[in-house]
Amino acid sequence: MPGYAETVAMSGVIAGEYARANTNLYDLGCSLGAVTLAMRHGVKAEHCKIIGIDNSAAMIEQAGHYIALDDGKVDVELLCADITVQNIENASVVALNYVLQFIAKDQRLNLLSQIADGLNVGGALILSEKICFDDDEQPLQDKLHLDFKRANGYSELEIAQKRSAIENVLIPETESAHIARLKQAGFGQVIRWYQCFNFVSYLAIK
Ligand SMILES: C[S@@+](CC[C@H](N)C(=O)[O-])C[C@H]1O[C@@H](n2cnc3c(N)ncnc32)[C@H](O)[C@@H]1O
Repeated sequence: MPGYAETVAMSGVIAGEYARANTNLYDLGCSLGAVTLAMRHGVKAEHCKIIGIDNSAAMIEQAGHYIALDDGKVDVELLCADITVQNIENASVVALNYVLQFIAKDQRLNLLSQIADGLNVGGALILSEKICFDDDEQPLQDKLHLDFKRANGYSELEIAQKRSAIENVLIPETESAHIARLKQAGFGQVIRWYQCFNFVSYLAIK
């Protein structure tokens, strides 16, 4: 996806800025653990623990192999669990990268509120999402995303198959909807620190 590599790498940089000693960092919907590893190498504070959670057993198993091969010193725990019912506690950093878009709309506020509750004051949420736009901007963003896929070697068939696979599963929302909900969930400052076409990443501070 456009901007994915930068989002992963900068999640490590942001973790370095916000991680506090003796706290937990969470990578919610961690998939293969790319952000878990980036945070592991970005953390400078002592005695931190990173908890990566995904409800796909295959993802967690593969992530475990990558973590085992990695030489980072920060403790990592991987859990196969549903992030919508998982307790977040004593957190200084939470990453939710390209996952909220797959959670049912009516559960999104509840999840973000649980994250805000589990973050210590001054803690940070990194929220990365595919978003949608007003009618005048949407066609241009769609075109650029399509150009990105073609430039990265996807065939027209692959593009069509991917579109139908995520239709009705990935439900994007506008930036104003995201920011309003983050505030409602209990976050103070919210900034968009990154955007690449229709993929954005926000930093929300409790
Ligand atoms: C697009 S991937 C996320 C990529 C990953 N965060 C990264 O930056 O590399 C979405 C992941 O969220 C996981 N997921 C979706 N809903 C979930 C839920 N309710 N609980 C836990 N994991 C979930 C999926 O299994 C999938 O691995």
